Amino acid sequence: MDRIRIVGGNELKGSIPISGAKNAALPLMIASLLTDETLSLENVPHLADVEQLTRILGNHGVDYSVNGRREAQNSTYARTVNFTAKNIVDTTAPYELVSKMRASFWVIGPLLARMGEARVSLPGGCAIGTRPVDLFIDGLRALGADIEIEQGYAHASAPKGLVGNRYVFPKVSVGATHVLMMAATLAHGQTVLENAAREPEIVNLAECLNAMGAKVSGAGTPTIVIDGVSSLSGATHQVIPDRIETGTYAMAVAMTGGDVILEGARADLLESALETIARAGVEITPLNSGIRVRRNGAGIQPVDVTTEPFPGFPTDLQAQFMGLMTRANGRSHITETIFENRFMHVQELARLGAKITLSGQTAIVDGVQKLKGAPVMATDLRASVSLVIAGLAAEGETVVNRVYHLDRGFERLEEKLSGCGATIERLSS
Ligand SMILES: CC(=O)N[C@H]1[C@@H](OP(=O)(O)OP(=O)(O)OC[C@H]2O[C@@H](n3ccc(=O)[nH]c3=O)[C@H](O)[C@@H]2O)O[C@H](CO)[C@@H](O)[C@@H]1O
Ligand SMILES: C=C(OP(=O)(O)O)C(=O)O
Repeated sequence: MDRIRIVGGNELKGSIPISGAKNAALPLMIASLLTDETLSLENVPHLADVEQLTRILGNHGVDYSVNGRREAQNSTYARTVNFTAKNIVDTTAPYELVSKMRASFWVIGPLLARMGEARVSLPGGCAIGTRPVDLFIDGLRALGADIEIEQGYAHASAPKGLVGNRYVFPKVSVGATHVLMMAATLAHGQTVLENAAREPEIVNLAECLNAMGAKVSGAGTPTIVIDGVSSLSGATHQVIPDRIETGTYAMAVAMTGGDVILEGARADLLESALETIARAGVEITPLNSGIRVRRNGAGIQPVDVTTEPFPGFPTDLQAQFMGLMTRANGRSHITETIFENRFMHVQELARLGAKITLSGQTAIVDGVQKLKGAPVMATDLRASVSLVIAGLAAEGETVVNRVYHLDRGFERLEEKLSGCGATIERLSS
């Protein structure tokens, strides 16, 4: 199993290319199930989750082809991947494939909308909470689907097609918003989704669906209106830059000091996180080509933060921010409101000398003068990268085990960081 070895203490200087967003690419890929024409997605990141979803889609009969091209300027891969679901050959998404990744459950919406049936295993994904699927089930039932949960599978059917309706999400859910929005594009009549998620990835998907001929309005606000159409066509659409990767590298620079341009990043996708990082004493400058992050000399100031649905501070940056706060000049409070078990990085950060205590859903972090390298174990995707951030500032060697978590969501992490002066390498075994 691969490991990442870091020797801490170097400032980061230079530029880091920001990849396409994992959490935008996945629902966009799933949208290819809605049409028998080709959906071409530009800027698709090369990640384990993308590969896994490609396998899942392949099982349903989706063909794909990749036009990789190397960008001379910043040496990033901006892949265009074509997905064609000419015929859906199987409406079952089996446990062996779906259990590895949460988002694979989302095929239930397009399969049901296009084929009138779907049999999808209950999902897996990061073990950061119980992560039920009740909102998906309730919402699809509101659109007229019959759904039974049996032997670990959701069996859904709507032989005469889905029917538009008003559905009020009792809780904001990114995944359930993606799924209901996709399903409603092919329903008879109008669907109104209230208390919908407002994440940029929802807007990215809505724009793609509209390019395919759907009639979706209001994405990015709490009310999304979808007027069903009888069929969708192919389209070409671009995956937005990864705001979580952007925030992660901004925090890495905040941690080590230095001056880095995050190439291709969009500040408007993560204003709340950038504002929080700036309050910690870091200079953040949006540029036409990306975002410049700089911390020279001054220490890290403690900042309290609470995770919230967009436009609030994202839960997917909570672990990384905690990594940063371990070196702050004082005490900070970090409150997690989205997932009930997303503090698994606390005990690993403690191995590096961090002082963190938990009080319910709040972590109280007392900044320390010095972290010291140690072997640590990644427990989930964002937790893993918080250990990398801490390792970059720790004295001596840190080895992060279970790197497969990182490979789910960070494209060529060690190459991007070593390109800016970090001592970091992958140890293959
Ligand atoms: C692939 C992807 O895009 N994953 C992101 C997505 O996950 P995901 O879409 O799974 O997260 P949700 O927004 O659905 O989850 C938010 C909260 O709602 C709860 N819930 C959700 C659905 C449901 O049927 N019932 C229910 O109770 C969840 O347990 C959680 O407590 O949004 C999360 C919140 O921004 C991010 O951390 C994940 O990185
Ligand atoms: C939690 C995440 O992913 P998933 O929803 O696929 O588990 C994540 O991207 O941080």
